[in-house]
Amino acid sequence: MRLDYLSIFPAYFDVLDISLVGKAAINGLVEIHAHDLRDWTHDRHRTVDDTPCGGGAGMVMKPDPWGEAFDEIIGTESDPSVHVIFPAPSGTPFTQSAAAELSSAQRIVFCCGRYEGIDHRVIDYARSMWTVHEVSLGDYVLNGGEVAALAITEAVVRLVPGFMGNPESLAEESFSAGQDGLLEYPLFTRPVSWRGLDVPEVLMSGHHGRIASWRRDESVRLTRERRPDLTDSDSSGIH
Ligand SMILES: N#Cc1c(-c2ccc3ccn(Cc4cccnc4)c3c2)n[nH]c1N
Repeated sequence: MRLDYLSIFPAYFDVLDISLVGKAAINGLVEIHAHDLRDWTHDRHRTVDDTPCGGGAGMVMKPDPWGEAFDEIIGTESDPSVHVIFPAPSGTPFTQSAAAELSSAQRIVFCCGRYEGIDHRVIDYARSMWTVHEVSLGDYVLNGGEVAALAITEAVVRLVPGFMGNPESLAEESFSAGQDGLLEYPLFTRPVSWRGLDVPEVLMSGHHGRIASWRRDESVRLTRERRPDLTDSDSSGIH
């Protein structure tokens, strides 16, 4: 899997070299390429933004640098196997199932906007050439797309076959298909007693049936408390 990042702050992605994603890069599972969008400007000030047509606050990212960067980084041929991701507050909420789908992609290009966003023609052009995803991390406002690109990268790469030492652990995580759409149950390890707080006795019983039942009950309880929106979905084990 090749991952490209287009941003006016490419140094944001240096962190990928020290993380597990960096280890995947060393193992050849992923290739990481960060690019400075300003490298595709031609004026002295390396300008990437301009005022919004129709007025309004803030600045909008000009289409020209993006188009030239696309030509050089992706090419000028249409290829639906290339996934181009535009993080945006107006995007579709990014989910674990979206991460799972992207984990089989051979090429992902992250377009990290800043200011008020990117000229919409850039997205329209990308849609005419590649598979485009306009996604949002959640209902809060960030200053740009870089943090979202990092979060999406981690969610996707950890699902790439060969990345996780123990792929079975993926099945028990919150939001994974194996969890019936339920939140993960509380976790405990040694010591059994810590600052007057004990591990639930059932977990020390060695009775696998009771342990499984306790864990499911806890997942149902937590999901009902914290994510009632998940309890109505068809994939959840609660109805
Ligand atoms: N994914 C995601 C996001 C973003 C996000 C993503 C890209 C950009 C490019 C610019 N901004 C600043 C900005 C601020 C306000 C209005 N419009 C734009 C971005 C915010 N904010 N919140 C999320 N969940």
